[in-house]
Amino acid sequence: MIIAIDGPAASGKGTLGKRLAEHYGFAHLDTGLLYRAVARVLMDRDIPLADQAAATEVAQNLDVSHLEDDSRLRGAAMGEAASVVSAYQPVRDALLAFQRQFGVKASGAVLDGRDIGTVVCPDAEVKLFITAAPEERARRRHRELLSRGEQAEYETILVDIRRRDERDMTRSTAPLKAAADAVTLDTTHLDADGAFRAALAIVERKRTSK
Ligand SMILES: Nc1ncnc2c1ncn2[C@@H]1O[C@H](COP(=O)(O)OP(=O)(O)OP(=O)(O)O)[C@@H](O)[C@H]1O
Ligand SMILES: Nc1ccn([C@@H]2O[C@H](COP(=O)(O)O)[C@@H](O)[C@H]2O)c(=O)n1
Repeated sequence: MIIAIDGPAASGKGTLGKRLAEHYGFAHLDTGLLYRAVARVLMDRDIPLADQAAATEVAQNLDVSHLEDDSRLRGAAMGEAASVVSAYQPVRDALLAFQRQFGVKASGAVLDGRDIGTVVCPDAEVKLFITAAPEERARRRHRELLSRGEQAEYETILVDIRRRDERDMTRSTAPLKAAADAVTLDTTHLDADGAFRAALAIVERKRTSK
């Protein structure tokens, strides 16, 4: 079974994806890390993010083996940079096969991102679109950054989140949107446990109705 999770920045996709994967014993792929890794290689090499040819070459040769362990990928600046390179169609093309194979290889998999239900795994058995009010998402990210000892201002995070969502939703290739057959879960008033319980109920309903 494949569970596809999409949604805007800091909505809790990754947290849910990880918990659902643990619950079912499935593999989990946070696909945002792929785009973050492409951006990081460009930045490490002082290559402008606007250089689409270089971004494509990096994506085609990306080492995907240690993405989960790389804390440098998690910062706000890398999220913003990832959003720039992810708008390039050839970059997306280069990363597509790996994501699809991940879903197929495992006996069960959870993938989270922006286009999982629409492009990467259009036949996924379960599709969730996780959302929350931008102010709540900014509060969550603010708390997260402070707990990691990073400098962070709530207002700046809110502006960044809104800009990133806008770019992700309006790009011409694989824009962020709910698949027609996705179930939308608004977690604005749910804590992480409540969101997990609600998501689990949706997955179970889908599983048993098949
Ligand atoms: N329902 C919730 N209530 C409160 N905090 C939450 C909830 N879900 C997740 N969080 C926290 O919010 C932060 C963002 O969550 P997470 O990283 O899972 O979001 P995301 O959608 O994967 O983000 P991104 O798209 O930027 O990768 C984390 O610190 C996480 O612990
Ligand atoms: N399937 C995906 C996943 C991510 N992106 C882009 O990467 C940025 C960073 O993603 P995070 O989930 O780690 O925050 C995101 O803003 C998107 O631009 C994507 O396009 N498709």
